Amino acid sequence: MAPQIVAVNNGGGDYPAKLTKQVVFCSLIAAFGGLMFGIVASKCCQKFGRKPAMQMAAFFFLVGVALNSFAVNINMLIVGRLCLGAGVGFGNQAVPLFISEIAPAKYGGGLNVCFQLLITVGILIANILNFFTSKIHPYGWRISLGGAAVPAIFLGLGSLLIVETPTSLIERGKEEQGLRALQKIRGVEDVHKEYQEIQHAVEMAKKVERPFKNLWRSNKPQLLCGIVLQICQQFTGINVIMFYAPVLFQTMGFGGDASLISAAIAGTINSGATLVAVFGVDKFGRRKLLIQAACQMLITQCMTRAILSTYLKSSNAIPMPWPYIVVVLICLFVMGFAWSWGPLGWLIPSEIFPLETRSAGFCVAVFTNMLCTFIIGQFFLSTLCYMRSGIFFFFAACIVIMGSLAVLFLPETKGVPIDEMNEKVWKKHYFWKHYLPRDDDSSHVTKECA
Ligand SMILES: OC[C@H]1O[C@](O)(CO)[C@@H](O)[C@@H]1O
Repeated sequence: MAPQIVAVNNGGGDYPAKLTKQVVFCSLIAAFGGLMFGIVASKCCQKFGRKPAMQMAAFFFLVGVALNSFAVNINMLIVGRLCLGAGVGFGNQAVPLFISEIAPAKYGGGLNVCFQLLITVGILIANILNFFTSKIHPYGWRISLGGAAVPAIFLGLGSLLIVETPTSLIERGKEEQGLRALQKIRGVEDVHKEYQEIQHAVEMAKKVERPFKNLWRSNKPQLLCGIVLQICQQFTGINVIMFYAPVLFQTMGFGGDASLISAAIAGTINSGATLVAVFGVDKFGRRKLLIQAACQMLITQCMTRAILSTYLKSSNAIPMPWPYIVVVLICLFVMGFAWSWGPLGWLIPSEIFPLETRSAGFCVAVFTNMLCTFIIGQFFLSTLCYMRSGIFFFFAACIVIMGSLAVLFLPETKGVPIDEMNEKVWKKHYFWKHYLPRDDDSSHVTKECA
């Protein structure tokens, strides 16, 4: 995730002006790469395991970093961004799955949120790095882009140290290793009950011939919730803030440095508030956080729009103290996102699917996320020219819709073991239970098993 920010923030800095548009395009190429490689990553996760998928992510990141930081022409930047996107595709697929499969149910939510926490830390470090490298001419941007090698090396080395998930080992016929891995991660010898549950889930999964096809047939509720959550996460407008915060702050009259500092403050709040989710998600539950944050984000979006539209009409800069108030509002917006839709957009899709469609279902969710990131990044600037500050109303309307959807349709999954979701959550939900196949309907399994 972080590299997207690196390139965009450098867009107006060291590159010649005529390249700026191409640089923004380059940054979106990463989202496109993530989109394309997400499907390959899903297959890799299933066939070879979560660990090799992480190693692939690290490999693609390093190739992308090398191409980008030593780029001598735009084509190297484009191919480099594509590789970074592939890394994002593999990482986004493997890491949340890995975490949800090794985490005990009690702490599953909090541990999973660490994924988003590290994304936000990455963004923050990238913003701070940009602040300093923007002063190093003429190759500061090369250092910025090269900085992405550090997390890639951590990911690569880290993936050599971890154990493969018991689920993935058992799924690939390595029962003995799966048992040992489970004993190792739980730290006890007696893991019989959990081992049997995983084995049962794997047996059920093996009966399913085509997981992608089965998604719609057997897991409509989970699929719809997974997709809609990702659309909602991106249509909060978070990446407008993440990608363009320095530009927005400059428009309000802050100088270049002040704008980057304000963006770094928003980034710090992003990471800090994600910590609230790490501890809060298994305590308050998913729904409460999502609904509370929707209200907070709605109010801050509307107030930002009101201030911008009042003052930007009459002059090019906003009089004091309004720019500071806008910074505070944006920080409150980011805060709301960071303890709710940001992390839960990943957590919920990683825990709601049964094993047989988990990797495929999560793949569709990741695909949707990257697609929406791409769409928003691609169209934001032209939409901004057309709608001006009205763009904040557009996102406010999206937040009203997503808040309502969460109230009406999203079941609570707090504390439910990942392999018991179907029985305990979906089959009991007032609305979704009508959209699950009946227990006697075996059309979704292979002929020989049916
Ligand atoms: O923290 C903000 C970041 O989080 C994401 O939504 C991913 O979960 C990114 O698209 C965004 O840049």
